[in-house]
Amino acid sequence: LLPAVSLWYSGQLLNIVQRAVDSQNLDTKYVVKIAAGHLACRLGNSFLQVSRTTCRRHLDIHINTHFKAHIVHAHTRLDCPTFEDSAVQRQLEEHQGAFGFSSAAWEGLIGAITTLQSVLQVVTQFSVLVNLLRQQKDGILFALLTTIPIMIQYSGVNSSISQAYAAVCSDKNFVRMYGLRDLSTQPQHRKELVAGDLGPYIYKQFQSLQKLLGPYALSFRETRRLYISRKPGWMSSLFTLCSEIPKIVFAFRAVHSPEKLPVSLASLNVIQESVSSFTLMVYQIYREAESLSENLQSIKSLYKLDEIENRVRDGNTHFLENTLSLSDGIAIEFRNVSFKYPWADAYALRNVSFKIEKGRLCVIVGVNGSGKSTILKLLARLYDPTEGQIFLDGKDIQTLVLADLRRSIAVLFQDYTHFPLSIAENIGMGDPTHAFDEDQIRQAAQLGGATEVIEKLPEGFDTYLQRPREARDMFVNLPPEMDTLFGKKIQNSGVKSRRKADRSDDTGLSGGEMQRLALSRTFMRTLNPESHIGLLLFDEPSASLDPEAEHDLFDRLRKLRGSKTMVFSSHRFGNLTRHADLILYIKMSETIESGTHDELLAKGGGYAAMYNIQARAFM
Ligand SMILES: Nc1ncnc2c1ncn2[C@@H]1O[C@H](COP(=O)(O)OP(=O)(O)OP(=O)(O)O)[C@@H](O)[C@H]1O
Repeated sequence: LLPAVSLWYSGQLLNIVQRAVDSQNLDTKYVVKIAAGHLACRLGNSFLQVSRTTCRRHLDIHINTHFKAHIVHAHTRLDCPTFEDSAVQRQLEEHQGAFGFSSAAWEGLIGAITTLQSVLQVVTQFSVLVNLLRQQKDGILFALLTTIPIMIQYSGVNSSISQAYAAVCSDKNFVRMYGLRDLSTQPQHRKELVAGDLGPYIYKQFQSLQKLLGPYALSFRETRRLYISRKPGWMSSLFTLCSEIPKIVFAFRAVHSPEKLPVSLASLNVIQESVSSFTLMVYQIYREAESLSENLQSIKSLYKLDEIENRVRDGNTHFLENTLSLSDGIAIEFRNVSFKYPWADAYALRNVSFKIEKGRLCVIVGVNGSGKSTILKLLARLYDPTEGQIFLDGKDIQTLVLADLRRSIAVLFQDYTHFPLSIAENIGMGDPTHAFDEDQIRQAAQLGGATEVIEKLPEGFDTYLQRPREARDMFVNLPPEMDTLFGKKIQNSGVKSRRKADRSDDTGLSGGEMQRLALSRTFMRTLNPESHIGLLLFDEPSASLDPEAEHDLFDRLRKLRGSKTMVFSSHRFGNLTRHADLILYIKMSETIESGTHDELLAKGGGYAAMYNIQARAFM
């Protein structure tokens, strides 16, 4: 309201001068009062302007942080079929705008507040202005002339001004925070996030890092937007010139037709000032109203993310009551299970039935696409069967508390991923409750056969296999002759340099070395003496390993297993199939044969045929 009150005081001052000229009499006390009020308004206004900038920055950081955490939470709670739903993906993508995560919602909130404020100012100023203009000759002409420079200034607002900037990130907490965010949002990690029940850990760690970093939790792009303002360009010089137009026009009119001059020349300044501020407000409202409804919609949809229902419903039967019995393994039964992936037409499994006793070692074999991995995914309850039922220790898997189920299973998927975090945390997240236990992490790396691989990397366990998007170095539009900055080599010109920077993060590990790291994470899950793992699932764990590494791995796995149930999926015969208590041979999504290696060979069916093809190569 201050600009309007200030305007009213200006009008009063003007009236006093006019009345004094007419009556040759001045009420000094009244003049002092009005002048003091006017000055106080001006001071108040300046104070508010400064406070507004400071408050807005703090508020910006807080709201941004809040929304970012909200979005990470919204992502981490989603299960696989829900996350893969294209409608849900569209909903999530809406909140990954160009200026970082929370932009749309934050812009919406600020937009709504500013618009409201502008509307209030315009209404009050308009009434004061109309009053003022009515009392002045030529007031309307002068008002029109005053709006021209404002229009020029704002029509140039969108013109692109090229800037040079550089960002190099070395803060470990910052890199880790954005690594956790990427882990929660990138689809390739979803299976491991859900199966390892990593959601709560990620959200908690993300929030504590945000708290630790405070205002520095903002990404570089967000910081740049908040702190670096545009430099005035040639447009601002034009604006300065144009703002003199009204006075020049009136000077000419004073010379040519003095009788048309306004009563008081003092009024010119007041009118110019009020019209400027009025036009500015109207223009601001016009610009903000354009995106307001869109932005408000975006805030609404941000909160709607919390309402997305997971397709895999939680059960209420506790599974971890008798943890002692879990160490003897978990019995599995598939009863007439058929399964179609949510968006597929064909069945991945058709009417599959089998039983695996507690503590057995089972190997599922079959050709590509026969459904081996799908069986493991259903056991981790990443999806629910389309038809039929799965029982664990005689209990329907759908009635079990999901967190309990996930805590009792360790799984290594065939298409495992590496998280955009340090190697230590990549392994540590096998068991989020001990994610920072260095001894256990080293032990897990040893069991996974990854120690040598890690030690040869310059940063060892602190190495990032892939740096999070927001923590990559950025050098944009720097002078061509400049070739180093902050001690780093510069690759000039924006986007291209970012791609190159990505590649430099690539540590160049081989497929087998990557697989050893993934295995270490699975071992990590089983190391803690209080862990309740009763079932170990491995999908082609040795696909990328050399024969010696494979032999060692199976040795370690057998020792680790104790009496737990272990299920493998494999194409290879030998080590595994020979020691298996049960082999399931599946073909075209159906279980065809089951039994031990010798029994299935004696049967002379599909399994025997597949075995003979591989064995013949060595005869
Ligand atoms: N996410 C998915 N969406 C749709 N269809 C899928 C998905 N994952 C697998 N399938 C399909 O389900 C079927 C069974 O796949 P699955 O991965 O279980 O086979 P597999 O026996 O493990 O194969 P491989 O030996 O190649 O690992 C295949 O036809 C496959 O194309």
